[in-house]
Amino acid sequence: MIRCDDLTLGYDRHPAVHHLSTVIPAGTLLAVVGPNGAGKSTLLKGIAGELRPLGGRIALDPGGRATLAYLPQRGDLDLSFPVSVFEMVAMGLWREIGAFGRLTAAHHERVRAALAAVGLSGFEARPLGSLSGGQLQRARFARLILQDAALILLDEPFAALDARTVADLTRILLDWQREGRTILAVVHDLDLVRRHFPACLLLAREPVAFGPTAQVLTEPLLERARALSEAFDDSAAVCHRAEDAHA
Ligand SMILES: Nc1ncnc2c1ncn2[C@@H]1O[C@H](COP(=O)(O)OP(=O)(O)OP(=O)(O)O)[C@@H](O)[C@H]1O
Repeated sequence: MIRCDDLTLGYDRHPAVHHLSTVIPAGTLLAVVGPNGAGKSTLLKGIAGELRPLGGRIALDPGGRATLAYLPQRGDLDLSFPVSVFEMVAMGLWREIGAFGRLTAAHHERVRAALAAVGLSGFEARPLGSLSGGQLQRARFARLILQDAALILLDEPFAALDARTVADLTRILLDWQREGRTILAVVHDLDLVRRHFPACLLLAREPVAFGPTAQVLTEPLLERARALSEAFDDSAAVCHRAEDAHA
């Protein structure tokens, strides 16, 4: 479903992810892990099409980006904007109905079902800005449910949430996996990754390991990721291997 060939992603020609070559099969539930600054968010942005590769390429299955949902780290919502929980969650239907389309009774029912699935029944009329952090993340998941995407990219979906919320949202992730969707999630809690994610990509600007979680999250590989990350020169001007590839 996702194929990266010698992919380099970065900002202003400064590489943040180096030379990643990997194939992530459709239906994979993959945790993207690594130290701070390892390039995890950058990789998701690249796959989502928000960042053009500095080198190499990313290929998605036909229709890939058309059926992609991307949940960036929190901060993508303007909470001062006067919008209700119902209205925000209903935005997940925009591909179906267009920006100015009218919601049918069936659409209303689907929004209510998505809210029920994330435990937010009864919150329909609440202003978005009045939700707690955990409730807001539940609402963002409800919107994702309605997007009905084949490929779902989640950037730190469980950060700063209590155990109950993490457990509820993890259940939704596992439902998506059972439905055959491909899911990539940036996760810092390695115990959670070990419990629920069959596959793992360990990044430290470059890929350190990719494969079954038990084989990736080993102490030597984690130590290698830490060492690589600490040794990385953030001010390196350009990616010379990318330069070579373009020469
Ligand atoms: N918009 C940007 N402009 C310039 N540099 C950026 C930008 N976004 C990220 N970077 C840099 O790219 C590198 C990788 O950042 P990224 O956010 O992808 O890491 P991460 O693995 O998601 O980190 P964390 O776990 O801390 O969220 C970092 O050095 C970061 O400072």
